[in-house]
Amino acid sequence: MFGLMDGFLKNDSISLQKDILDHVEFTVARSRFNFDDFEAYQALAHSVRDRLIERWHDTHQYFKKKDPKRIYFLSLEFLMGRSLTNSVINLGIQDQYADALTQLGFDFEVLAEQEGDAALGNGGLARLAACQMDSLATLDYPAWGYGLRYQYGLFRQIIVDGFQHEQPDFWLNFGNPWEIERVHVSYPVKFYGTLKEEVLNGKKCKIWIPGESVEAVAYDNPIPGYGTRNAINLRLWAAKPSDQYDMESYTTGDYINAIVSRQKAETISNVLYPDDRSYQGKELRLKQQYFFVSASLQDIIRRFKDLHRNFDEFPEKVALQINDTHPSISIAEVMRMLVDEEHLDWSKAWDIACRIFSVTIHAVQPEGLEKIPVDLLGNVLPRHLEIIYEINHRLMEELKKSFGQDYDKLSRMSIIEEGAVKSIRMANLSLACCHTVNGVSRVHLETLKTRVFKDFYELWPQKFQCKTNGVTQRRWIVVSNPSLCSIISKWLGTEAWIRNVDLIAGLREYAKDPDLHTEWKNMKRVNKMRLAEYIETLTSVKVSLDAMFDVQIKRIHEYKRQLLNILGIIHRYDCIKNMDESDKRRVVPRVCIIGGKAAPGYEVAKKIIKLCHAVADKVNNDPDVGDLLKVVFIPDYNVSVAELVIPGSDLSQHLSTAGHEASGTGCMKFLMNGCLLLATADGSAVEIAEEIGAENMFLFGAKVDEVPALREKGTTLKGSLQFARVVRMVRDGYFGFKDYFKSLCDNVEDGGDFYLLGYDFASYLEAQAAADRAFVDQEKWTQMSILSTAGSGKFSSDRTIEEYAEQSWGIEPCKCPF
Ligand SMILES: CCc1ccc([C@H](C)CC(=O)N[C@@H]2O[C@H](CO)[C@@H](O)[C@H](O)[C@H]2O)cc1
Repeated sequence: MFGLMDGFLKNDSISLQKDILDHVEFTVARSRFNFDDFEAYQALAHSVRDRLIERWHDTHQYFKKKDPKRIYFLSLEFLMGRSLTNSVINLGIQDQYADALTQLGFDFEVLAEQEGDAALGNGGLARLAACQMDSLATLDYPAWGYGLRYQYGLFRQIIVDGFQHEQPDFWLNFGNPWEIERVHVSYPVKFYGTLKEEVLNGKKCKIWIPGESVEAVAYDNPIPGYGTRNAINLRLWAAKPSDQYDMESYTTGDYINAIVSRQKAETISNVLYPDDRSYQGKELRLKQQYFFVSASLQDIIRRFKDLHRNFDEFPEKVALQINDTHPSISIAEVMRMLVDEEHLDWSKAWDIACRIFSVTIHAVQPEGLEKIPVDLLGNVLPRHLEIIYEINHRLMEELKKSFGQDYDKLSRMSIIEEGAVKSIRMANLSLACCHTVNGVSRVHLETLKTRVFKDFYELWPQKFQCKTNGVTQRRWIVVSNPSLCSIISKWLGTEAWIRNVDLIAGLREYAKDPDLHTEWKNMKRVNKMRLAEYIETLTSVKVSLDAMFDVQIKRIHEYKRQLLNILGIIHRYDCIKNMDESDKRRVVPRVCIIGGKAAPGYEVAKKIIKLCHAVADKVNNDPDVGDLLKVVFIPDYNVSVAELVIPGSDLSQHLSTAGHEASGTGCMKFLMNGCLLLATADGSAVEIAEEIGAENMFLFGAKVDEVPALREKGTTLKGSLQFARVVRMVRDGYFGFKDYFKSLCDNVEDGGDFYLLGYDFASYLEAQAAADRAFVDQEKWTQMSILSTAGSGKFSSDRTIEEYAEQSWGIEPCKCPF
């Protein structure tokens, strides 16, 4: 019965029909007798939004009444994707809506396709934040997400002649029904300016006279939990010109300038940085980080002060989670607010900061850690630089007590990095303050302890915790794979697994059951058909459903080794070309699907995308090969494309050089959908093998602890003959663009091969051959597929969030009763 009577809004089909038509007329402002699919979608979305708002209000009224300790999740990126289907499923009224639309002559699925993705993030870190918001809501935790409302999300990837081109993603073009503009929730955010000292009631204190002020306006995005009344809030800030400026210029009649400077203010939250590699220490990036941090902290402290006077209680009521070091300027901002504005003394303020902050690191390589040039920080945020110097001074004093004059260690642990460009190490600032430092997989945490943050681990081992990533089964099974969802509920005899995914292990006892096998294979075939249609529409390549759908979809990076996949495809193609008809009859047909965006300035990654297209053109048009091998690059990979591709995949590839993928979360989504994994023993793949049994996946390649030594060997490391042959084919222009691909070949030969493609090639081909052998035995394969789903419970973001809540944040669920 849950969902029928929401609050005041009724959820029976008739009421829904009425509400939708009312929104057509009064929100979309189209006649209720003549509106198209997009307008129907907008009206539908607004009717769902009404029900989200109702729950949002009840939840926040209840939080206000109970005043529980809250968790504030600060992230510069949230990759939300589409909201419609997920919202109606979490509200528990999907069937009612499907019926209401049918009555109105529309198909829910068709309207759902009208929605664009909210792509306010780059990749893993950003999508993880979105999955975690869904779990925080579903588990009834009193949580808030804070981020930036970019006008332009992650660029759209357009492929022209095999080359990636970026197009701006103006996703707000037709408005956004899933957000509520809170014009009254706005805060001034200051930049630049100077500092002066003043004596206030006998105490010397610093006054920051800012040079510029921008207004931060809140946009609220209700996040509904599944199977609960709770709906929490994702508050995204947009920059608006603050009006204090204009008066000045108006008097001088210099109107245009006024408008231009007003425009400038808005640029802060305009565009998402599309590069998930290193940090270029850009001024706008720093201003984005401080802008959302300052607005969020003003909002958090305002909410605390509504009910509390004494900041001693602050750590009892507030936990602050920073998603990687991107929001770590918040540490200096909390110190500035507590010392300069609340007039707490330094050590009190620092004690509070150390009790409220925790950080999760998502990078593995030290060079991936963020550093901000001192000059830049000193110019944009002069008071914060001063505060960070003070924090570092006190840290160095403390370290000297433990390590005496060990200057190497002191300089490694210093927040200030001397050198050509004097910089602030935001990771060291985070480690000095945060009570918990999380790794995102067990292997990753080991690397942080033994390599990246070795000195800090030896000093504060208790701070280092593992929170292996997870993904939400609501979006990655219930929303994206409804036929699998009903099979699981049928065989488990309950839907309770959707809120308590450990129950999914109950499928294990049926792993050999022929009836389940039949249903399972049929489910996979239905999803493969949908994917095949999508591929044909997009690329006009016809693919056979009997082939193995072999998928690698993720951001394009050298360390993720899409190039290894492509060289493996060239090897497979070359083998088929040299086969006689009888041999060809034993080939397991493959459709190799690759998808992912390359950071705009990442030339090597862009060359890999082009090579993939060049190989596809050759292979897909070679009559000798026919349906035995097809290569498809899926353009503009995003959350919605993932929801279509993952359920239709047989095999997924996770090829990172061991020690380079902090965790990986795509692999978890494939696992939940019964897609077998071919992977290196890196990141979360190691824990997946423990959960499902290594015999149910295809592991290959050098291990994490072998890689450093192998790299030492460098030049002596010879790739296999097959490896040399396929690289030779590319180098000789077999796929054209000889000169353009030369550097790709140079990178993996002559002792370069930093990512060990040559070394791992032989075992990679063996793993691929093992996958072929397994696929031929469809009952064996289906059993492995069922055991994959059955063993995926650990990799739910519900488990991850429960660990954060208990081991790091110290928060309790606060379930809205009515
Ligand atoms: C622009 C700078 C920048 C740099 C790094 C990043 C992210 C940290 C990169 C990222 O998404 N890392 C991935 O995080 C996932 C979630 O924890 C992990 O599963 C992946 O292994 C990790 O690569 C974003 C933006």
